[in-house]
Amino acid sequence: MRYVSTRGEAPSLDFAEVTLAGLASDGGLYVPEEWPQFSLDEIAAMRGLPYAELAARVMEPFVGDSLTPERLRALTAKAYGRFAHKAVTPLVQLDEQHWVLELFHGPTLAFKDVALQMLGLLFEEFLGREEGSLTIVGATSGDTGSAAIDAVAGLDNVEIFMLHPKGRVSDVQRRQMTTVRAPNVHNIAIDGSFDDAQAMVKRIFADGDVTAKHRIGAVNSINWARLMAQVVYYFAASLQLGGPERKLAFSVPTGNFGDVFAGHVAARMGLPIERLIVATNVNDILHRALGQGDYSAGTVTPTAAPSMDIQVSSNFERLLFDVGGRNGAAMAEQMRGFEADKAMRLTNAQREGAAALFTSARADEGDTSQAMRWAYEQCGEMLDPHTAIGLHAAREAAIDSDVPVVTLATAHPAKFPDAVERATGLRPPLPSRVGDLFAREESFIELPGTYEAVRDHIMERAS
Ligand SMILES: Cc1ncc(COP(=O)(O)O)c(C=O)c1O
Ligand SMILES: N[C@@H](CCOP(=O)(O)O)C(=O)O
Repeated sequence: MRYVSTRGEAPSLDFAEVTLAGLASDGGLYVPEEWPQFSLDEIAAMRGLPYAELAARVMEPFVGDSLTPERLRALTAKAYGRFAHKAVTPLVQLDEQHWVLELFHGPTLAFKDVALQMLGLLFEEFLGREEGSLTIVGATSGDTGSAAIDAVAGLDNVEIFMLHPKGRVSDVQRRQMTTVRAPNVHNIAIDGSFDDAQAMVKRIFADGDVTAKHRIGAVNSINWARLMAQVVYYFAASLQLGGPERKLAFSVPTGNFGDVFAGHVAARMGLPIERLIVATNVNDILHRALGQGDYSAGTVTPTAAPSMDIQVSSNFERLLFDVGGRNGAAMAEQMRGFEADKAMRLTNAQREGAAALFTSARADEGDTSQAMRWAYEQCGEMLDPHTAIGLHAAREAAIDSDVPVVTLATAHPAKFPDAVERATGLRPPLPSRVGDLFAREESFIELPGTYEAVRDHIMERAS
């Protein structure tokens, strides 16, 4: 399997190379040159497999000859062995039509663990082969940060610098990052938004002064391996609810468009999916883009779902490339326009290509609270605000009543206790696996939201 950049200029890479490279050298994102296909019979044969084996089957065509089948299985067994639920991503039924897919049973209580536990092992595996090292620079609106830190803390050949927007993540999210004491972990709180942090990360990859000294790596969904691992749970959910013979719709709380893009990949691979519902909060650039073709970023509004307070949605580029004719030169030009103006129009091909599978809905703060209340009072389920946005969108979307609608439960409610308590009157307790989070000492540095301040800090500290 080879990977090509959405902007057409960077060299094509194999899986091991793409995992270590992160962002393409032309500023684009890597995607597989072609989508691997499973027949319906091949998908049906995966029914009943343990999650780690299912993961290996789904990942195998993407990994190609970068890992032997035995080695891939050893890694999936280790990655998913750390989850607190035997099913790894269990389904819970809410009513006749609605289900939630609980993706928060990993060590840091959000869906990011499903991919990052695997990515940490892949880094170790591929770096070990060449005795290389990696300086990871990541941006987080709250959940990627802790999941990535958990996955790489203590590794000898990996160092991680994680940027979060100061004051814009929950206390639990911040502490899950800043209380990890390992010499290779560096937390940075910047003045600004997640979008500012993500832009700095992408700029670092293109900064010759930095890359001359350090091999920069990515843990964000910039990194193809993240998305590959997220494809697996679409198969897992479908197989449990009658797939592949029966189609499902998925509602996905969306910010950076990685999770829902993984659903698009599952559909490209042959998994029958009726609809992918892109659920946004009031930071609704994706809702406007999918509805009206208007991809224009405003300022970010802080909400009760801070991990989705994103206006520049990195992986949308992958979708536009894939449904818009896979023309790297045209994509590069379109993205240059967006980078200059913070706005662009989708082409007709992009709009029509996306509309074939995607719909969207937007939840304001009232809708989010109401969805949390509905789930708790009517179904006895406590949801976090991000999942509640997904559930709101799932109930708004006009999906035929005989099609099950699965909302991705992207975080444990205990990560956002204030918002959950405001909506339901109950404060969710932290699961014991996060330990004495509020007793541990925090360590992070605060920096102004300028690229130079962040780059200089990384250059001074990186070994
Ligand atoms: C809890 C939670 N829900 C939803 C999202 C949005 O996911 P994505 O960025 O893949 O669209 C995020 C952040 O990525 C998140 O942390
Ligand atoms: N919501 C995310 C934002 C980063 O998204 P990623 O999927 O690109 O890592 C977070 O929690 O940090």
